[in-house]
Amino acid sequence: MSEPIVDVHQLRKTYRSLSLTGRRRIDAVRGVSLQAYPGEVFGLLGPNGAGKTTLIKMLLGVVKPSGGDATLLGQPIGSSAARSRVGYLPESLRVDRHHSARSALRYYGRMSGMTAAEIRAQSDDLLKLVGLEGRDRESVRRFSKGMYQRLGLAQALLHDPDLLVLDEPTDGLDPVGRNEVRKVIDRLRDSGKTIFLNSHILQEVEMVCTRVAILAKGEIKAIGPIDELAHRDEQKLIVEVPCDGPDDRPPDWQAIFADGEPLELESTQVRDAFRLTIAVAGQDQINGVVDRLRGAGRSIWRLEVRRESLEETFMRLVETDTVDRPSSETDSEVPSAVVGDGGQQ
Ligand SMILES: Nc1ncnc2c1ncn2[C@@H]1O[C@H](COP(=O)(O)OP(=O)(O)OP(=O)(O)O)[C@@H](O)[C@H]1O
Repeated sequence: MSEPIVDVHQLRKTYRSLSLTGRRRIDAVRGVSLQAYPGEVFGLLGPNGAGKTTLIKMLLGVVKPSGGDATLLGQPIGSSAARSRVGYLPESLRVDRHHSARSALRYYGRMSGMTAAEIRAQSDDLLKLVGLEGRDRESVRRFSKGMYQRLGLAQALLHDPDLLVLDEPTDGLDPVGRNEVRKVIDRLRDSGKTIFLNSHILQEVEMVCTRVAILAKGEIKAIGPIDELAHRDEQKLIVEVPCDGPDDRPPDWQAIFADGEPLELESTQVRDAFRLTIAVAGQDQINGVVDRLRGAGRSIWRLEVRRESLEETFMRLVETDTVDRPSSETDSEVPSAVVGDGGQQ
């Protein structure tokens, strides 16, 4: 496998601050390790307060880690060599309202040290890529949130970075805006860019990401391709077999399935059918259930195999972890409101 573009080992961040009740310590990121490889769209998924933005800010060198280490494109995080090859779209990009898309790109290009000719050479292609060609000389005042966000993507791509870091790229957008941004991300993925994005919108992540890490309370709860995060061994088979009306008594299902392993099953009656929900471990077991029902002379009206959705995986992994409970300390020798960051937050 090729070298990781994002390589994180045991990264930690503890914020310390003073409040009326004493010194507060928040372990925002607690020993996170992950790798993202060339050409991946890697999604960092987690509820509010999970530590996603803190992790991204550490990768970008904006927040100083309390421990652990990480590299971007083989360069230590925070180094100018790493920063120069990364494009960043912050959660809320601010573009002065007097700008047009084109003049905003000129402004951001100049800020990152590009020449006027370099900016011109990139702008046409980028405006086309993000679907703003033809609207590029209008004031951004007239832009929808989706257009604004696509301008943000063009800004992040201006210096042709190898890695694109997107902080909640579709947050606050309507379905049309989300779809437009998604299309740009798809195009970027097809062009081979590596993208590291963070989101708390499951459907978003499910649609655009090739691999995902689920973060809760500063810890990675699961990591892998979306298909593999769901419990494969916890498939549910839903079978409906007809019955003789609402007063029909259910048969002894375990007796029907007796020559196999006892099955973990629930039976309910839905109008004129019994609905069985059976935990199954694979295709052989599904075949066995069908064979035995047919052997017992039962018709099958409906058969559905359900695997855990990303939403169910997410809830299973984070539901006890969504409430942020910062620990308190009573140390009174705290010299400033925020300490331990070497001046960076
Ligand atoms: N500068 C800071 N000082 C003190 N605590 C902070 C600071 N920044 C973040 N935190 C705390 O760290 C924890 C993680 O915050 P972070 O913003 O990284 O989470 P997040 O997953 O990005 O959440 P959201 O989806 O709401 O943006 C939270 O408890 C937050 O209150």
